[in-house]
Amino acid sequence: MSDILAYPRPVRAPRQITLQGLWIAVLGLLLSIGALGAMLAAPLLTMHVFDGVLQSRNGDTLVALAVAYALIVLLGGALRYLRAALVAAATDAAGRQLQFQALGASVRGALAGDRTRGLAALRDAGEVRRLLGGAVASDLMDLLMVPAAVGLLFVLHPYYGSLALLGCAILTLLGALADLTTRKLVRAASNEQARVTAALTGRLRSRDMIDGLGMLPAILRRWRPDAERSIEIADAAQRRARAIQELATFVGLVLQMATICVGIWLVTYHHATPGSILAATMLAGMASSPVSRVVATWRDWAFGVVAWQRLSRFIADTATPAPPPANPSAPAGLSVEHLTLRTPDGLRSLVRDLDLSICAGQIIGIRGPNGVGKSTLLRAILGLSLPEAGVVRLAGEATYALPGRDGLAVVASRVGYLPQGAQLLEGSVLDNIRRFTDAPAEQAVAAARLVGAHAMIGRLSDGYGTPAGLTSGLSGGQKQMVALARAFFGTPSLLVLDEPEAGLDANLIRDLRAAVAQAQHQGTITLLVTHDPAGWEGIVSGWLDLAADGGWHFEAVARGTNA
Ligand SMILES: Nc1ncnc2c1ncn2[C@@H]1O[C@H](COP(=O)(O)OP(=O)(O)OP(=O)(O)O)[C@@H](O)[C@H]1O
Repeated sequence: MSDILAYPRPVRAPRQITLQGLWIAVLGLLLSIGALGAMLAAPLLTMHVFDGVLQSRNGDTLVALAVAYALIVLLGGALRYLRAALVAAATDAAGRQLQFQALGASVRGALAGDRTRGLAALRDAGEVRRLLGGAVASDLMDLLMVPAAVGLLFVLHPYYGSLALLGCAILTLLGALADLTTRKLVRAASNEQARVTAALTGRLRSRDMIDGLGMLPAILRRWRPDAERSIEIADAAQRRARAIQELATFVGLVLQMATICVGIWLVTYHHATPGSILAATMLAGMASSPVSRVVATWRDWAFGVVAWQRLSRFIADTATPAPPPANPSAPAGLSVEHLTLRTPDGLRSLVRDLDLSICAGQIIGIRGPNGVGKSTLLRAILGLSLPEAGVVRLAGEATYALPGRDGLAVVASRVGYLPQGAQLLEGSVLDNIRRFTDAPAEQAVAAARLVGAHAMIGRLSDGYGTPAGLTSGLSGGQKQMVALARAFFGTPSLLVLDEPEAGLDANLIRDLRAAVAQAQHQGTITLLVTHDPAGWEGIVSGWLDLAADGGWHFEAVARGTNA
């Protein structure tokens, strides 16, 4: 029982620092230091040319210094290029991984009944990828330049150093001010944008219904004030960020002018050489520009960070829960142990403490009034949603662990599922039946024959190559038949059918019942929800009745099923 009590407990998505990531960081740092050295050498050489060569008027020295200057600048450029390539490769890989994680989380979120947050997560992943793909990592590495340039300025003269230090401190304060004054606004704007877009996407999903009932103008009218509010908040954050950005540019200019003035004063009183003015101006620019760049792109950073935090939360919320350990002594069939379910929003209790043990080859019919929790029970049995308590095992293994183990191939070979409303995906009829695998077409045809869909598919414009999915021209009943063939594909050991007769004519319902009976002979366990129990009499091995108060009653009909 202890594993049942401990289950389910969501685990957080692991955050690992890989050896490869560490190598990339070290290499990026070394390249940055190399480029930094080359860039810092340039002002010093300039100073040397100005002070030494102009006074001595030695042409050979000038040529040698010019060549050295060119080499240093080339070396700095090459190192920066290499660093940019390395950073781009690393951030591209990280961005792709993040996109895949977001996609996985979106699918898990959708399975748990939350599609809109999944769509927002995909957009957030795009935002973070855009940020990573920009100059963010390079800008961060360029911050190394600040202490190095300020240090050199102190070597030239403490006045130069102090001035640069003051300038950088003011720029950093401006960055902090930007963060303080707009952080809340940026967070609110980003969250509001995500919410408004998700709400509209959710409402626009049922295209036919919206068009059919002429609801589009009303939906857009409702959406508009929310959208305008979110744009207003984003604009306010933008205005503040821009003002601070302008101020940062101004501080950078003042720093350069002040450096020249201090230089002239130092030269006048023989504390420094004229060349030092040039070198100091260049170094002051090098010290302040990385800080200015970070302040200038701060708004992108802030939006990216909010998107990243929201995405991390979503990934953690939808992380695959730690499965309970396999139970080798559990019966070979399907066992439902102390299963308690709630509605997806967690507000209402549905089935309570359900215990069932179903052997291979048994067919269990599930009955109950609308909204009692039949579909929710099927989804929990398949491991698609988390129960409040309890566990469902197929051959000793928690069904919740199935999708996470070997990818979907494991589930595809063991489970057949017909959800309510068919839910075909964009792709051909053949692709849908064979679940987008490369399985031989004959297997898909066999499944279609079994459920009586083969003749109907043959009459379609392009047979098995006919497009299915939302935009297809298949009728509701045709979609249901393709979805049934998909459920029966590959002789699953567990077949879960949610109102399989929906939309089928009398002949097809007869074929369906024959298919279920045939699967029974192959040892398949079938669970089916039906509102027409009379039609399944003589086929089912037992009935599970669900009551509105969470109670349940199991009645074996044939070949004794233990409850
Ligand atoms: N996304 C959701 N958020 C909140 N409650 C939900 C959600 N989806 C379903 N429910 C509630 O969960 C309960 C069980 O739904 P479920 O679809 O399992 O019922 P059902 O017995 O299959 O109904 P029907 O026979 O009408 O198909 C219902 O009362 C429904 O209102």
